[in-house]
Amino acid sequence: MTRPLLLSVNVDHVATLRNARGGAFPDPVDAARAAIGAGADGITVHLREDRRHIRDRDVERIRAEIPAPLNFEMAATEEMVGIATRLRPPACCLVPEKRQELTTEGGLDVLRAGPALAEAVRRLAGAGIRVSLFVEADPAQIEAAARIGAACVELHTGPYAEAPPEARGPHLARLRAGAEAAIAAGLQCHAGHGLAYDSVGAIAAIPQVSEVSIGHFLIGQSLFEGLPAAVRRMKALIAAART
Ligand SMILES: CC(=O)[C@@H](O)[C@H](O)COP(=O)(O)O
Ligand SMILES: NCC(=O)COP(=O)(O)O
Repeated sequence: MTRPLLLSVNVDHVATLRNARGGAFPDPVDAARAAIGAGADGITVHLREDRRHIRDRDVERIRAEIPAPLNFEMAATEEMVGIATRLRPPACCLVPEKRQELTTEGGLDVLRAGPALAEAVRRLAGAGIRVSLFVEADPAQIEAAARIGAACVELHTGPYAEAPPEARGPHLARLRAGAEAAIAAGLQCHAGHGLAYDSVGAIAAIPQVSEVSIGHFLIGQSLFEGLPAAVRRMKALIAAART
């Protein structure tokens, strides 16, 4: 049976643009509203430790004002676990974070993470939050995610999406195997990072993947066609690949 594939729109980079001028415009909460109005199934934000784009108040407002599931991306730190257990989003995705990186550079090393990661998963799950771990499509990492109590993994699609189309085959094969490993381990399987119109179809065609989160491309593309149109086009590409 083919699972439905949900699209969660990441609005981080609306906040990047807002913060460039220090005011309130453009508002990531308005962008979230527009994305949901255009058919997105949920909203993703990554509250980075340095607050370079999304800020605490944005997350609070999205929780209060947007009637759609929030996927809250965060590092597995004491501060972030505290925020998540206070706001109780339906879903959290734990990601590795480096202060100097421009964006997330790889998946969590769950195998070598030590007890702090497992403890963060335990506390978040105990607050009723579905916990996902952002990992490479490596069966050993995926099985380790299941062992420490995650409900879900998000497979890192960056290397696939950033490769030239003719070089994507091996990346895609790894992602397909990773999706099979996730389901075999009893996990839900999501995918994300760097996806765009030209790369989403092959991911949407992996039947085990039940959600994709897409941000940077959609927010950039909205300059040319508007956010609602970009979300509708992405949803149409996903639907076409899924049938
Ligand atoms: C986990 C992931 O791939 C993305 O959500 C990424 O963390 C986005 O972070 P930036 O929006 O800061 O690039
Ligand atoms: N989890 C991936 C995400 O939220 C969006 O990543 P990107 O499309 O901004 O690269």
